Amino acid sequence: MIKMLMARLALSEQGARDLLKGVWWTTLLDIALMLPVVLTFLFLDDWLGPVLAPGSDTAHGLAYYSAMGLAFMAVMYAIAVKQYRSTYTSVYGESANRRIALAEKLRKLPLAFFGEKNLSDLTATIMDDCTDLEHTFSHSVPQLMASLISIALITAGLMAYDWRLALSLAWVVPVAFGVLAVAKGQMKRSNQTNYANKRKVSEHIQEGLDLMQEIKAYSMEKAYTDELDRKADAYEKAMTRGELLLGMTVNGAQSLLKLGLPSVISAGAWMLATGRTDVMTYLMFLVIGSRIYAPLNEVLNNLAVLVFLDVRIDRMKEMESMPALQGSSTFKLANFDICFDNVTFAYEEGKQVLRGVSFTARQGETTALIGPSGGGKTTAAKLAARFWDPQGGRITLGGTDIKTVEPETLLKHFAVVFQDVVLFNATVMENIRIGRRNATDAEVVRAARLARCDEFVSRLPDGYATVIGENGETLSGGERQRISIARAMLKDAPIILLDEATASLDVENETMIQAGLSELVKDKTVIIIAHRMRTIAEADRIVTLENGTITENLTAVERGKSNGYFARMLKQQVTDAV
Ligand SMILES: Nc1ncnc2c1ncn2[C@@H]1O[C@H](COP(=O)(O)OP(=O)(O)OP(=O)(O)O)[C@@H](O)[C@H]1O
Repeated sequence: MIKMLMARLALSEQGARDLLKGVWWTTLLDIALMLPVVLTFLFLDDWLGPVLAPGSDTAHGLAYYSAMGLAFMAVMYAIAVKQYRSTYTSVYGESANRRIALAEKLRKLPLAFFGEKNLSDLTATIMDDCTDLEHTFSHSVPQLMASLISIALITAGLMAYDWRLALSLAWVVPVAFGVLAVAKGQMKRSNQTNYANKRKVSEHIQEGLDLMQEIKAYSMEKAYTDELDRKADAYEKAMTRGELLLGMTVNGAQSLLKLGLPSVISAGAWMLATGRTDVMTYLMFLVIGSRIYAPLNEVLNNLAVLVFLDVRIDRMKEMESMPALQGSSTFKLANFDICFDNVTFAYEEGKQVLRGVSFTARQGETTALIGPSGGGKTTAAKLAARFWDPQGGRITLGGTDIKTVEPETLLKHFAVVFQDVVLFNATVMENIRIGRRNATDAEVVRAARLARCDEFVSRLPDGYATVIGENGETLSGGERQRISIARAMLKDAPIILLDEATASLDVENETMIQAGLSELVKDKTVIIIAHRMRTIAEADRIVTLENGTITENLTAVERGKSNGYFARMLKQQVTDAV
């Protein structure tokens, strides 16, 4: 049972156990809620006795029934408290663990996952799906299971008492569930359509917020809002259709359940009239019939979340089953040479980005990756840091295949500056300290000076304590890049990847920063990607990547003999300078 629940509802073992515990207490509560009915029945039995059988007397007075009523209330209260604790507390615990597990999983997924996945869908899975599952597992699932169990138990008890009246009361349950089963497929499809439409609207809004500058600059406001209207309309229509279907199904099933009472009234009246039952049994069935389906009716009001449960669980399972990048967190390195051995890689099937790439970036040397735009330079640098795994060949670090190294452990050896700098909405100091969490303020300031941040930071209102806005929006491109370089300098890792790290800087600043970088790169493995001759002038090795293949691999001595891309680049820049 536990295993079945774990597989079916994507629960942990503890979660499945807690759910069962919740179901048990909810069943008990459903049965306990019948206690007032039992009390009413006992009272009627006792007090109607003298009316039905003249000469007999009532057994107990009002005080007795009041005391019994209070005792029943105390029992119901105690069970309700226990049920609340067992269901809600454990569900929220499971939900917290689920979110943490998802976050852990995300940390270990290859970047390819984030490229393929729609980010707003991902956010929805983590936030909305978790919240909805939390709600469904705390309210609807235990209540549904408990209602079915308590109805089955009570019906079994009634059957033993009088099977004919019990049947006349219980036949409505399978019929109501038949209606639900018929409509379930349709509702699921309608739910999926609704979700897809909702996602289109939220993506469009998100895109609008991201591209507000472009929308205004190219006067696209009308086109943008027209498209948003169209998507919102489609969502509204699908939603209305879905609500109609849901309403018809829920009301249909609830009306069928309501037929249980008239059914038992008529069957009981006939049996009473024909002497097949007595008044007290008839009364008991009437009183129970008025209460028995109340919990199930409650569950039907939440039918939509139950129908959509499968879809949410499938999405959760899809994320949980994504193959994470594995590897050992302890490994021995002979040195920090990075060696590409016949590496092939494609982001999408059939679109080869790297084809049989082989070169070595040695420790103590600066290796420049050059080549035309789209040639695969950034891809190669990211593969070296195991942002993705290559499909063919292998990449080694100090003789160890990086596929066998846990990505986070591997990245501890890398300091990376990419073209697309990402900054946090925090102070300059905090943004630089990301390079090394335990760095002192003095160490941060030293790195900032080497990266030429000092000059613009001194102009900020609070210096290093100035908050720089979302992704550093209050800074220029060059200033953002300098913060990113300062981070790398602070990290002081044995391998440095610089992807167009100084592209947004003017000549003067680039020259100064390069002086700082040359201090940083001593004895390290440096891979530098640049389009400007000046940036790679000091490189020990030039590797040219054109259309995913290596067309040149030149040492400092050999570069003069180039008659390929490097020679053309050199010539072009000389011409430009003139
Ligand atoms: N995340 C991605 N998903 C799919 N394709 C990608 C992705 N990143 C890059 N590409 C494609 O891979 C190819 C190589 O890109 P890459 O960024 O490695 O080239 P590059 O040589 O660094 O270019 P540039 O000099 O313009 O930065 C390009 O055709 C690019 O469109």
